[in-house]
Amino acid sequence: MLKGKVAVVSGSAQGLGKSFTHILLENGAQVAMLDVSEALGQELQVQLNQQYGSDRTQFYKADVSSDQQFTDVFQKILSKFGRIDIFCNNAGIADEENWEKTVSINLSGVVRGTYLALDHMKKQNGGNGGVIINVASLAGLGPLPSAPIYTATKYGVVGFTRAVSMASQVSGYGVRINALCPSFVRTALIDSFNQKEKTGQFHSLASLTRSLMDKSPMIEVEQVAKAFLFLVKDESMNGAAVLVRNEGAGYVKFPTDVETTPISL
Ligand SMILES: NC(=O)C1=CN([C@@H]2O[C@H](COP(=O)(O)OP(=O)(O)OC[C@H]3O[C@@H](n4cnc5c(N)ncnc54)[C@H](O)[C@@H]3O)[C@@H](O)[C@H]2O)C=CC1
Ligand SMILES: CCCCCC(=O)CC/C=C/C=C/C=C/[C@@H](O)[C@@H](O)CCCC(=O)O
Repeated sequence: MLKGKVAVVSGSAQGLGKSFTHILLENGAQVAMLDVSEALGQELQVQLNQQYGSDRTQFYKADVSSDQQFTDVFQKILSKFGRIDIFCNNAGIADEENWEKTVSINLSGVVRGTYLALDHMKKQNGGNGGVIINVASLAGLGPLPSAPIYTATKYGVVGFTRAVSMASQVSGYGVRINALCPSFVRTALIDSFNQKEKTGQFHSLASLTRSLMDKSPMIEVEQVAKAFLFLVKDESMNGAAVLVRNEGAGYVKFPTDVETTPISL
C-alpha cells in the first residue's frame, strides 16, 4: 500500500499519465497531477474527486518545458501536500517537425523534473528519499526510423536515468530512479506518426512504423501501469529500464562491456 505517500505525475490529464494516477490512487497514495492541458486536467479532477474523494488529488497546469512554471507548481504542490515521495516524469510529445520543442519537453523536461524532485527528496537536504520514474520508450532502446528526434530524446532519458540513478546511490540520497520503456500503447500520442505536421520530412516512413506496430502489437495503458507500480514498489529497482511489450514486461540487461568488431585503421 502507498497510504501516506504523495505522488506527482506529469502529463497526467490523459493516456499513460492518467493510468498511472489511477493505479497510485487505487494503492492509497495522494496524487498531484500536472499537465499543460487545463481543460482535460480539470475534467479528470472532477471524475477522480467523485471516484476517490476530494482530498486525494489536485490538478496543476504547467508546461514541463518551462523552468519557471515547473518550479512554481512544484512549490505549490509542496505547500499543499507537505512532501513528495513518488515523482513520475511522463509528459511527452512526438513532433519531428517542431523538433526543438520535442527535445525541450521529452528530455529537458525530464531532467528538470528529476532535479527538482531529487533536491526535495534527498536525505542530505532533510528529505525522506523516494522514487522517480522517467517514462522513456522502446524507442529509447532501439531506433524508430520515422522519428529520429523522438528516438534521441528517449535514448537520452534512458542514459540520463542510468547515470543519475548511480549518482544518487553513490551519494546516499535514498532516492531510486528508474526508466519505463513501453512499446506502442493505445493513446492519443500514437496518432502522431500519421500526421504530416508532426512527422515532417519523414512522413513517407509511416508505413515502416506501421510494420513495426504489426511486429509489436499495441498494448493498453493498464498493462503499462502495472509495470509502473512494480518500479514504484520494488525497493531493489534502481537504474533499471523496464521494457513493456504485449508479451510481457522485463528489465533490460545492459552489457557491462561494449563488444566491438575490430577494424583496421
Ligand atoms: N503511446 C505510446 O505508444 C508510448 C508513449 N510513451 C511515452 O509515454 C508518455 C505519455 O504518452 P501518452 O500517454 O502516450 O501520450 P498522450 O498524448 O496520451 O498524453 C500526454 C500528456 O502529456 C501532456 N503534455 C504534453 N506536453 C506537455 C508539457 N509540455 N507539459 C506538461 N504536460 C504536457 C499532454 O497534454 C497529455 O495530457 C510520453 O513520454 C510518451 O513519449 C512511451 C512509449 C510508447
Ligand atoms: C511517433 C509515434 C509515437 C511512438 C510512441 C512510442 O514510443 C512507441 C514505441 C516505439 C518504439 C519502437 C521502436 C522500434 C525499435 C526497433 O528498432 C527494434 O529495435 C525493436 C526491437 C523489438 C523488440 O525487441 O521488441
